[in-house]
Amino acid sequence: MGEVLRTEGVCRYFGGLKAVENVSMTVNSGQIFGIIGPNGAGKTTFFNVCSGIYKPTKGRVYLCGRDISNMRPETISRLGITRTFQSMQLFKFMTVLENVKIGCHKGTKSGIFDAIFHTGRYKRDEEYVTRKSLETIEKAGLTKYAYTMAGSLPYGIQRRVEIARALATDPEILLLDEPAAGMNPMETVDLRKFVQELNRNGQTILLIEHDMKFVMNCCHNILVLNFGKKICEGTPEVVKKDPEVQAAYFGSGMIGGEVLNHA
Ligand SMILES: Nc1ncnc2c1ncn2[C@@H]1O[C@H](COP(=O)(O)OP(=O)(O)OP(=O)(O)O)[C@@H](O)[C@H]1O
Repeated sequence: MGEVLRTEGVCRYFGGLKAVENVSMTVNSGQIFGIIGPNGAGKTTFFNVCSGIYKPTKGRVYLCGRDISNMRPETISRLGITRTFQSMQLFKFMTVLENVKIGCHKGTKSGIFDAIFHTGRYKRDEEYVTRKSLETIEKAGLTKYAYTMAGSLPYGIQRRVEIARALATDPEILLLDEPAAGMNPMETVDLRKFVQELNRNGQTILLIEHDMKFVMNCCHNILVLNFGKKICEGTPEVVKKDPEVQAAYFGSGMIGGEVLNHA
């Protein structure tokens, strides 16, 4: 079980504000790894450093042992980190297949010239992209929706389409930013099963999630941030019992403390 993503002393400052301070963690191959913490703890900022949207002010990020700290997001994505965003990023007036094809196109070489003149390379890429996208759609259990307009699907299914699009490039690690946000309890359970199934099929996953039940029920390992710093890293059992974690959630006045106990 080798390491897929590792950070070493990652810091990210915004002027005088230390949004992320000295965070080290290791995500191993085959894990579902969760990042939790009260509002403003630095989760999104840390995620953005891992996917290259922000450069670390200090510290390093490694993907499969390779230093990606100063690489551009497109390069990092090509090397194997794909992510979804907190808010839905689907093209609502395009079909599920067309949406997934967009994710898949990121891995092909043909450009505008090839597309306009329908070169051999373009045709080969198109065939590959369609085949690969349909395969991914099948793996995501979305075959019956392949030709349906994305915007007309229930919210939970749209989320799945978004994840399928991210999967189309066969990433080394899939980053999910609050996948259960805005979902009802039934949709959340469905999504958790879906994430677990992807993981059983070998996908390594890193996710941020506020829904404590979701995190505690599916993550193998959890990193807890508070005021930009790591306060705990371990299995759900370890995290739940950790006094500093409990204090952080109760202290924040969030329902988190309560949820932590019931998760
Ligand atoms: N681009 C930015 N410029 C300045 N400050 C920022 C920026 N992005 C985040 N911050 C600050 O950094 C801190 C951490 O924010 P971040 O969004 O990473 O936390 P979070 O744990 O994801 O919060 P939430 O759970 O509310 O999404 C906050 O104080 C936030 O105001």
